[in-house]
Amino acid sequence: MRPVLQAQGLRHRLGDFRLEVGRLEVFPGEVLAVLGPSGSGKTTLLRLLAGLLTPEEGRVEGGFRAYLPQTPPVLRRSVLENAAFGLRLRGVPKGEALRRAEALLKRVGLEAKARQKAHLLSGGEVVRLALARTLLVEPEVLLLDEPTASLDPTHTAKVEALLLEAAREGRGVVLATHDLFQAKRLARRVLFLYMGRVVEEAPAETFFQNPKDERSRAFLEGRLLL
Ligand SMILES: Nc1ncnc2c1ncn2[C@@H]1O[C@H](COP(=O)(O)OP(=O)(O)OP(=O)(O)O)[C@@H](O)[C@H]1O
Repeated sequence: MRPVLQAQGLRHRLGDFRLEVGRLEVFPGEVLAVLGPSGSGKTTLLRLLAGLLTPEEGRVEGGFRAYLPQTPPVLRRSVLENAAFGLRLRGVPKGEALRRAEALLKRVGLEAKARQKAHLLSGGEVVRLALARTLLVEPEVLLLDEPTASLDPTHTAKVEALLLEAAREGRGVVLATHDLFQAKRLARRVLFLYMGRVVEEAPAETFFQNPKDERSRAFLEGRLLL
């Protein structure tokens, strides 16, 4: 099966921090969880994969990618207009864009806020709005940075269902998360980062049940610091 995203020989420096990733592939229909302690380079990796950072060395190739940052920006417009924004940019007629956006807002539990100004939303609501906006443009690869960190359990479940559905539709989903239970629920594979290096890459079941690297074991047991 052809990957929807591949990276080779990535090297990038941010201040004292160095990220090095030899080879990474994301396949259609899978959720790849990117795990690692705070500061291990998950966001940096996602930004490189999204094309928002240009690596000093190496290359990233793949299809249409959408990146959902930890704190997504919103326009000073209504929630509905924000959700429809990506479609409008792609030339979808206004009526159709708004109709599709409204349907997706319902799925993220924001239908009651559709006419409210988006900048008045709570942090968790903004993330759900941004996820709706991201899903609407039907990317081949979703790059998600801790999308449920500020969500309550009910909305977390809704978002997880949408991510699994996106994978079932054949998209590649790359999910940076600190929620190990979430990674167990969703991921087919795990990439474990430590100090900017991939320490272990394994099927999720193997990683959680029988991690090969001592640092992976320490991380899973809650005793690994950077
Ligand atoms: N623009 C920058 N200049 C200098 N250092 C940076 C910059 N951006 C990030 N860093 C550093 O790079 C390292 C990796 O950051 P990154 O945000 O990728 O980690 P992370 O694994 O996503 O962390 P968290 O789980 O806390 O979100 C951190 O030590 C961070 O302080």
